[in-house]
Amino acid sequence: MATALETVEEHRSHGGIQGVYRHASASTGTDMTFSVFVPEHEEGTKLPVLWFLSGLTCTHANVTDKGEFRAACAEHGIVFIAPDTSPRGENVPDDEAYDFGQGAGFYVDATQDPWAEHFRMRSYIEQELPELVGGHFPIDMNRQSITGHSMGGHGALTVALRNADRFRSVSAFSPIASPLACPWGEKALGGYLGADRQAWREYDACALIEDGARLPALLVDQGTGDGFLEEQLKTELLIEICEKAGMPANIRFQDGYDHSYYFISTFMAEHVAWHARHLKQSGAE
Ligand SMILES: N[C@@H](CCC(=O)N[C@@H](CS)C(=O)NCC(=O)O)C(=O)O
Repeated sequence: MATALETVEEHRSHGGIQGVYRHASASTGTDMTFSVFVPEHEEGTKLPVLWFLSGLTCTHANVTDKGEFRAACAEHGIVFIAPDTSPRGENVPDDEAYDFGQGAGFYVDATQDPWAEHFRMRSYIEQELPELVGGHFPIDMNRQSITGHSMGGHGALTVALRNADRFRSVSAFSPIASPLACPWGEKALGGYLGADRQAWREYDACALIEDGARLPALLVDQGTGDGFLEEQLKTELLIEICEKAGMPANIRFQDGYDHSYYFISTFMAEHVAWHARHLKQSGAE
C-alpha cells in the first residue's frame, strides 16, 4: 500500500502542475512538506527528475517561489522536486541561530543528542523521499539528477558522491565546498555528529573526492559578489580537489552575482538544460 500523501496545494503552471505535499516521515518522525512540479506529459509516460536541495533558513517554498525553474522544466519535460531542509515542529529541538537546528539540517543523519531522534535528513533524501515520490508521481527513477544551493549545494554534492550510480548529473549554486573547513560546517557537523572529525568526512564533498568518490558530471556556478564566498563557501577547495583527482568539473565564477535567488534564478534555466542533456541520454524506462 502506498504511503499517504496529503495535497497541500496544486496550481496549473506552464501547462503542468505545481504542487505542495505533506506526509508523515518515518525518517524524521515528523510531518515533512515538499514541492513537486510535473510538466504536461502524455498519460502513462514517466519523466526524468531533478532534485533541488535548499540552503540555510529555507523550506521548499524559497526555490518554488523564486527559483524560476518551471518554464525550463516544462520545455525539457523534467519533474522538479524541492524538499524541506530539516524536520520542524514544536517537539523538534531547535537553536536560536539561523545556521543550526530547524532550517539547517545539513542533510546529515545526526548521531548526537538531542538531534539524533529527528534530524535524519540523509535517510530522508537518500531513501524515504525517492521511494515515496516514485509511488505517487510519473517519474522514471532511472533518470535522476540533483542540484542545490549553498547548504543544499553541499547536500547535492555529498548525496551524489555517496550515491553516484543514482544520478546522471550534479550541479550546484554557491555550494559549501567543505564543511570541514568553514564555520557553518564546523558548527553544524560538530553539533550533529560530535567532535570526531573523521565522522564528518562522509558529509564533506572535498573529503569524499579525496577518499575516492567521483561524480558523473559536475556544473557549479558561484557569484563573485557573494558575501559568504571567502569564509564559508571556499569554491577554490572544490576546484583544487577536482583537479587533483582528475575529475572533470565545470566550476564557473559569475561576475557580480551575490548569494540570493536573484543569482540562482539567472542561471537556473541553464542548469535545467544541462541536466536535461544528461537525463535524455539512453537508459529511459
Ligand atoms: N542572511 C540570511 C543568511 C542565510 C541565507 O542567506 N540563506 C540562503 C541559503 S544559505 C537563502 O537562500 N535564504 C533564503 C532566501 O533567500 O530566500 C538569513 O539570515 O536569512
